[in-house]
Amino acid sequence: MTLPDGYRLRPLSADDKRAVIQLDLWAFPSGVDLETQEKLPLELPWDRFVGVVRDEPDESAVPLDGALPTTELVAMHGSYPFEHFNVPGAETRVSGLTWVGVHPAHRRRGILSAMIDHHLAQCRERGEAISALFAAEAAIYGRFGYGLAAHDVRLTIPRGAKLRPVTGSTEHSARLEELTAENHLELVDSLHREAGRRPLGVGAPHGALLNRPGWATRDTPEMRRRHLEDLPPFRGGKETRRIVVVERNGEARGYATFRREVRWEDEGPRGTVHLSEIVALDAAAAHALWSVLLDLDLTSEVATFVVAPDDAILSLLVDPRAARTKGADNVWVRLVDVPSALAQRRYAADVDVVVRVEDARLPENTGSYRVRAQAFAAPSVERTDDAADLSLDVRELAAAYLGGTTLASLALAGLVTEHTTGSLATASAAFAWPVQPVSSFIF
Ligand SMILES: CC(=O)SCCNC(=O)CCNC(=O)[C@H](O)C(C)(C)COP(=O)(O)OP(=O)(O)OC[C@H]1O[C@@H](n2cnc3c(N)ncnc32)[C@H](O)[C@@H]1OP(=O)(O)O
Repeated sequence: MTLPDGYRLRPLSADDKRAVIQLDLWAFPSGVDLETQEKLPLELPWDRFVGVVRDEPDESAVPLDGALPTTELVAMHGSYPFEHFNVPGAETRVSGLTWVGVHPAHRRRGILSAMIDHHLAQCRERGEAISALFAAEAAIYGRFGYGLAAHDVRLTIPRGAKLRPVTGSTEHSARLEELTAENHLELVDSLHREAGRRPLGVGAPHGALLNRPGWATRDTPEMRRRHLEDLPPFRGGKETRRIVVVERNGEARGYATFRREVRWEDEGPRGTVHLSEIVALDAAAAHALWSVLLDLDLTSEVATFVVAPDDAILSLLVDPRAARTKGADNVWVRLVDVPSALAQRRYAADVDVVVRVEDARLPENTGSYRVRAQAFAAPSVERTDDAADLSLDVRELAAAYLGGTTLASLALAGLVTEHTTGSLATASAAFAWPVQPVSSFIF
């Protein structure tokens, strides 16, 4: 789709920083003012930002004719250059769509639709077969072929909740420190990457990673630094950010970043430990971290940010009902180049299936593909004229792509059609993945 009349795309540069932040504050209302936001470094390189501008006659110019028009930035989008994004069994390059905003005075006239088409074209040019995003509002992106590929849970767990024992957990020591980029950037980055690649500490057959799909990694120095930034206006009245690091035999095995907030009530102090990110390399480290978090003085509960639906804590709680659980949509995925994306992941069971895909927005993807693979080995994916075993829209294929939403669950909603008996069962098992997808941070 092209932009409506009067609007045009324009690359953005460092000179546009103030206009970009100003527009962002129109799109996403915030209590933190323009001047403060402007001081923060942006975590995206400028060549990953695209603006939409509108040229207007300069009404204040005298005489009017011959005056240069004024140009206003009215919309923008950007994308993270993820180099090591986890897909089932492998890592790949993914474009992380972000900073999408249209000024309220220019909305609902097709600007977002045109920006999405531009973004998808850019992905193709850059050889990024997959686009991923977090949706500000969950109803926006399905129409563009994005499928809901990962869910997360947000837990509130009472202080002192009992945990089932894990061998080796008591062999950890814990360091509690103020979180700073100087002291923790490398530790956080290396543990975060390793936990995404090998959350269970083991691999899969055929050299596949038994990884956590959807796990976005902070692949540029700016992203790593921005993640640890802790400016007072963004604290929302809570304390500075802290980190607990658990070590075994002198080696860091996990960390959790958090802030405490204490309310002094008539009954006494009632504090909340607001968890930002918890990362552990094995069950013993997870147990050691939770043992610290669930026993901090003056607090009465731990509230997580996003954790995976199969996070260790859900199996460790002696009384799982003690945790209040809310579910939310996590990563949305768009397959920009269907055969390339299907070939970049691994499959959890032997499979030989012809899948018919419809893609109204990117018609070059429409067609039938034979996906053939041995469990966990590299697959072969070919376009074919053979009769389809299954058919579905590209949005549904994207929802199943990270292995967290089964093809069978989509078929329950009438979104996948089986043409060959048995193909739904085998394809559903193959497209699923042993570890649930999630991104530990919102991008
Ligand atoms: C990955 C991210 O960055 S997520 C952040 C997205 N940004 C925001 O939420 C900030 C505030 N909102 C905005 O900036 C804008 O309203 C946007 C970006 C959501 C939409 O931009 P617009 O230019 O108004 O969208 P556009 O006119 O192209 O609409 C395209 C379609 O999406 C629909 N749509 C747009 N916004 C929404 C929404 N919030 N919820 C549901 N549907 C929506 C429109 O109705 C339209 O539907 P149609 O094709 O059936 O007619």
